[in-house]
Amino acid sequence: MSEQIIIGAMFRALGGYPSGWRYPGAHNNPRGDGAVLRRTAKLAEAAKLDYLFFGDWLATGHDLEFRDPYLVARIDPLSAITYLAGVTKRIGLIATANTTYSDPYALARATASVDLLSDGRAGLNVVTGAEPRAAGNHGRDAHAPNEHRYDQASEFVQALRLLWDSFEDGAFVRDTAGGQLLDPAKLHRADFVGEHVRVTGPLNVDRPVQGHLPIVHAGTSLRSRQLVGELADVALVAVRSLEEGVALRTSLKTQAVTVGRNSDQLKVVTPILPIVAPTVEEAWAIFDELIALVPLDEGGELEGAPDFPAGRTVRALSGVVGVALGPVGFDTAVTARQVAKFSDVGLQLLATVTERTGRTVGDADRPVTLRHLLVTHVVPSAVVVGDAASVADHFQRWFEAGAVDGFNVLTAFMGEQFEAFTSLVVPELQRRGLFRTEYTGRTLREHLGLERPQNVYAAERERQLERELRLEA
Ligand SMILES: Cc1cc2nc3c(=O)[nH]c(=O)nc-3n(C[C@H](O)[C@H](O)[C@H](O)COP(=O)(O)O)c2cc1C
Repeated sequence: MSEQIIIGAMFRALGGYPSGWRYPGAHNNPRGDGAVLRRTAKLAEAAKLDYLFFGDWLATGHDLEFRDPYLVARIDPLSAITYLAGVTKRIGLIATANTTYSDPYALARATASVDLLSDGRAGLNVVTGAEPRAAGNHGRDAHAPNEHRYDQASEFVQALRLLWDSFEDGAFVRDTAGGQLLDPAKLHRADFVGEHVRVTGPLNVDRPVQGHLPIVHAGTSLRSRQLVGELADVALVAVRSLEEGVALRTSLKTQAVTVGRNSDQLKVVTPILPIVAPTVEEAWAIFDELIALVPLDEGGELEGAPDFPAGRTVRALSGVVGVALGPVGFDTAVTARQVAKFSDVGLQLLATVTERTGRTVGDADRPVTLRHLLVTHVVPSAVVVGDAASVADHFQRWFEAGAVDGFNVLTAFMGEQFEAFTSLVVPELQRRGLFRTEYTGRTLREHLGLERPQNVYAAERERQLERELRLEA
């Protein structure tokens, strides 16, 4: 296990909680994302976070407003990290690219360039895509099936690494007197020919500072997990419980070992959405407000919109908890009699509401209402609500149990909640000796405890030399 927790900030300008953009004073105008990006990057670097992380989604639509409003309009992730390479000095910068719809040569160029521009702080999260509309946006007839997408992703990452190795370290001899710039023996074509990916190379960008950018992979299927074991440096996984996290992290690391990798060179991180304030009660109040702002089907004109998600009704909730609840309003308190007949899913929902809000059935001051249950059901975020100590407890418990090597921290809304996380939770983790107080490394690989890979061609030449020496001996 890494000796300290990895902490990255998953940047979502309009907030990581679907109603975050509605919270009083929250950032809610995509036109101003640049300013929020700059401010967040400076705060994140001052807090000594490992990296800023930018997801990607290759389509938009009104339907996203209700589920993932931050996806409706956002700055392209590669543009964001290229820009931040000039605005920051130490923090890592990870962009997401979709291998189903990208070109390996173009992506190798762009990512090697950011790594050189940032002195080795770039990372690449590869996804295969969950958005069928991306196909139309890229001139395809349909979104490829899972198997095809992952076969392509595996070839894509192999081609990327060969392209990044085009120039060996030291390929540029820069002999000004003799007039030789380059040692041609240290410039290599990739000549990669796969079923889905073909590229000749060489790449016309020098080798990245990190050799290869750290490859992150976020996915959910079995093929996704195979890709992690085979090729990823960091796995970004969503799990529902600490126990599930321990099992998955163990399985992914075991998978890496079976393909001959050092399991310590595979890090596992999971998203978390802290809602934090100086006191637990203040954090509860923030979360109460966010819950109240999640649009449910209350019969207004908004709820009648064609893109309004189905299933945000009392009737739908009745189906989830297994008890007829209506027809009543969403702010009706749940009764003990109803709970006695709840399904397992209903009981799990209730336990989650109580854990996050301190509300209990029968408590007149802080009752559990149908709204709390339904919002918890329709918003599947890994929310943790509390003060610095209780949120840090969660980080520490998951880390020390071996469920994760770290977290991708989402922020409910920008920028107050990000400031709260960096000013309250980070110092508490530092006080506990669980997180760095200074950057000791210069590159993203060094922050994450990942070795710098040898150039594949230089390694092959060394092996060839050893074979020849053995023959001579
Ligand atoms: C925590 C997490 C974050 C993800 N972020 C993205 C993203 O930014 N863009 C994307 O296209 N897919 C993202 N994905 C991956 C999609 O969910 C994945 O492509 C989808 O599940 C389909 O892949 P699968 O066939 O492996 O399930 C993410 C997955 C997880 C678990």
